[in-house]
Amino acid sequence: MEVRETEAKRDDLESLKENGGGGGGGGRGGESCEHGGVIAPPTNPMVSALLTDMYQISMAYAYWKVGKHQDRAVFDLLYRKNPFGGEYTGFAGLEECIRFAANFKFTDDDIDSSCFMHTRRLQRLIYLESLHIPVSFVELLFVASGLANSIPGNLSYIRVAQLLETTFLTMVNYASLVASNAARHRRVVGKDKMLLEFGLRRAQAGISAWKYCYLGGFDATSNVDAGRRFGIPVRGTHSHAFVSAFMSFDEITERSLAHAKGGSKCEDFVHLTQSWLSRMQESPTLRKFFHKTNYSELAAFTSYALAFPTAFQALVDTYDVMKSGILNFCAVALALHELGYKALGIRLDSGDLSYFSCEAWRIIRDIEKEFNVPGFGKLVITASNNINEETLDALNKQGHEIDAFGIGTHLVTCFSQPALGCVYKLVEISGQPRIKRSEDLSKVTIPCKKQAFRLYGREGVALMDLLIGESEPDPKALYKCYWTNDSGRRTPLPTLMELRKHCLQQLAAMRTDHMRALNSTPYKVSVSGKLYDFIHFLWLNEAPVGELQ
Ligand SMILES: Nc1ncnc2c1ncn2[C@@H]1O[C@H](COP(=O)(O)OP(=O)(O)OP(=O)(O)O)[C@@H](O)[C@H]1O
Ligand SMILES: O=P(O)(O)OC[C@H]1O[C@H](OP(=O)(O)OP(=O)(O)O)[C@H](O)[C@@H]1O
Ligand SMILES: O=C(O)c1cccnc1
Ligand SMILES: [Mg+2]
Repeated sequence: MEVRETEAKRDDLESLKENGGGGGGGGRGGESCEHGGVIAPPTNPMVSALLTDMYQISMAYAYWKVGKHQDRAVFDLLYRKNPFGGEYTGFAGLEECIRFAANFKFTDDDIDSSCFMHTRRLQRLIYLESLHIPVSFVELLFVASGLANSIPGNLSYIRVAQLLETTFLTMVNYASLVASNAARHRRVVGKDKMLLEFGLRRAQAGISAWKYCYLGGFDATSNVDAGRRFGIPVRGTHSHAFVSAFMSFDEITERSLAHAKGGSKCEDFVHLTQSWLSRMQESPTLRKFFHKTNYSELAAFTSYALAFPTAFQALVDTYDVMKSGILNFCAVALALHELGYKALGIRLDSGDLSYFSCEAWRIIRDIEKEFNVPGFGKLVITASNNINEETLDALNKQGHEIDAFGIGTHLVTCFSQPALGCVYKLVEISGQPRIKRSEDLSKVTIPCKKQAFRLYGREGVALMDLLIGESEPDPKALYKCYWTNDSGRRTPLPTLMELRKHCLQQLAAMRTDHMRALNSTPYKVSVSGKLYDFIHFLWLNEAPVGELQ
């Protein structure tokens, strides 16, 4: 019996995923990066060539000044420590980097608006003076970067590759951090629960959180623009304001509701909900719960049901969850049921979420039996209120009846670790390997252009990642090359849905001890023997003091 009930709830959850709540509906499927062979600019219009640290421009100038600006450079973009005390990171942000690189140029406007002057000549002089850079160099940046799409290899010249560092890092660091955060929440909650991203009101970050939370395993967002822009399903309930806005039944002037299957019409749905509340109050099993339900709350729920009879959800904690919210919700849900509709569920936004979800579920089941309304109990219980990974874990341990979690603050602000430390390091120039020495071994760079591979065991579990030199023979590739400026190679980028599937598959293939939240086993990343010997050789070569004999 328990199993069947759970399955019934699962079915209903699926229908919530498909149909949405009061504000449901998916988007138009996301914007494509490439149109007719032309790669679109970054999604965020604030991303321009000037969105960088000044020292990049200073270095690019210095390379040019000494005639080194056309040296071919290879940089590694890497992080040294996984976030949130874990042993994995979801890499995200590549598409934005490709959009940026493919369209990289200093526009007239970039240069003009840098100095707020009226004539361009004067602007440039003032701008350059403030940066200690001569006019001729900015002319060069301006012209050469403008040709980035037409001069093969331009981006790999050190002066341009250097200019990309900060912008690449800003586009990868937060994206990867928030995708990893989402993946961690997904992992704790399990794959059957629905996760709703509610973070728009709390986010410091521009427009990227929603995309990467979805990629990391969330099912939907409350942000309507994310639905339009990326095709992420949009879901929502209503807020406390809607409940507080009603004071009495008199405020409801339009009271009729058609029967779900057509035909007869209920002329006074308000009266119908009131009469169901009275019937509940008189029932021997439910009488014990009744003390003083709040009528203005019932007026609010009734109004919401009149607006959304096929997708009625109610926030039940404005006054008192047990004494009012759940009972009022059930009265409206029973009235809807009488007219052939099926209510969607409730949202809990305060108090002990484990206790209230179990109690709510118990009352709902009692009602199903008491009034002989089979299927009435197939309701979705959504919980929100400052939820994070630890809360999800605690709730799992305590037991609960929650089907969907709305998570905002802790998800999008990455509350438990606000930044990921991705860096961008030179590893090769003009075909020569470069190494950055450090007393801190984790900060030593691995020289040369490399390839990375993920090695799987027989059971399909990831064993380790392997780095080898570019010219060493391939095992099976972990990452694909999607875009190069010089060869014009353009593999179509996966869609957000494909990326999300890939992300979840990769996480599922990890050994559980790498994934656990506390004291996880480090996941190994190795280099080939040849690359190791080479690092060692360079390390000694670049050492200021030779080995003791
Ligand atoms: N069973 C539970 N186990 C662990 N944490 C829980 C449980 N239920 C709720 N929480 C968390 O405990 C915190 C309770 O929040 P808080 O102390 O602000 O109380 P509140 O119920 O929100 O109060 P208010 O009625 O003022 O909104 C939230 O972060 C919530 O996610
Ligand atoms: O708690 P989060 O994980 O950030 O999820 C988003 C929160 O936003 C809403 O609250 P609202 O802004 O209305 O404020 P309140 O519930 O704290 O009063 C909603 O009720 C959630 O509690
Ligand atoms: O739709 C909701 O319930 C919602 C949306 C944003 C923030 N909190 C709740
Ligand atoms: Mg809240």
